[in-house]
Amino acid sequence: MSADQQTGISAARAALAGMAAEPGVAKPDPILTATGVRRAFGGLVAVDVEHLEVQRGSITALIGPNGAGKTTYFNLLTGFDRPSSGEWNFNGRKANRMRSYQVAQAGMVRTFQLTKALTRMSVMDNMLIGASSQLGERMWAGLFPPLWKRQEAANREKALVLLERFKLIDKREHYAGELSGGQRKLLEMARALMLDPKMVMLDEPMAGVNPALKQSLLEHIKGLREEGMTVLFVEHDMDMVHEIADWVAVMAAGQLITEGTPDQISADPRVIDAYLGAHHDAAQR
Ligand SMILES: Nc1ncnc2c1ncn2[C@@H]1O[C@H](COP(=O)(O)OP(=O)(O)OP(=O)(O)O)[C@@H](O)[C@H]1O
Repeated sequence: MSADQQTGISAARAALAGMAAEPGVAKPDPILTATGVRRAFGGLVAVDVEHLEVQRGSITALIGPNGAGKTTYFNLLTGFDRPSSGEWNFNGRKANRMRSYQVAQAGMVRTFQLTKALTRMSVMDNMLIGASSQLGERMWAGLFPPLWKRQEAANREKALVLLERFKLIDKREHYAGELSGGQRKLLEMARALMLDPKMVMLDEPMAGVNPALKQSLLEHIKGLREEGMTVLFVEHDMDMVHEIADWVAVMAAGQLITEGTPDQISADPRVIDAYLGAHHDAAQR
């Protein structure tokens, strides 16, 4: 066991210690580097992030008030939306012209909330869809049936292992809609892992999760980092951010306003302003 493991500090947190807490700061070993990413909807500039680097092997939180542009930024980076301008590299490859399934194949996989259609499918079928949907339908249609069958058998095997790990194995034939809020989040995470990602993007992993399951979800997320994955997650729950994030990036009104360790961020008056605005000042007086 390394000294860092003994003290409970992740290698990523140690690598990021002492870095300047400023937007766009360069990281020692970035897996994702994005520059000039901008997205406007008509006259509204939803995202305008000059530069962001995500450290390989870290758990990085993306926080900010409602409407800050976090989900739009996620959608852009993962190829589910197109930017007005911007370039980014993922794991050494230019990714801004890739389609969503190509981004997933390159190793950057995002979770999706269970849509209505998915709640009407079994947990196992959700897992199997996880293996195929982000890879692109055309690719599947082009495969020969024997190859496809072999692939499906391998996918089932993989799904069973993941369902066991996420304690959903007994639910595999149940409709996904029967799962509790926390179990849905576990399924979303398990489904993303069907694609063997290098980086997992989690959109509000704690939303709608009861306190009893929160700790288990936190441990699962730390487990991804222990396996060498990078995690970028959007979250409003600051307790969770404090507990697991190595690094925090803060967005407000489409822009990256600051970055830093959880301690640096929670003491930053700009962050307090962005979240609480004038109410906070009033409360202090
Ligand atoms: N498809 C769209 N068409 C028009 N406006 C959009 C679209 N998607 C997002 N927006 C707008 O872009 C801005 C950023 O939205 P976004 O959902 O990315 O914010 P967010 O930080 O994820 O917020 P939340 O924390 O509430 O999920 C908002 O003003 C939103 O209304």
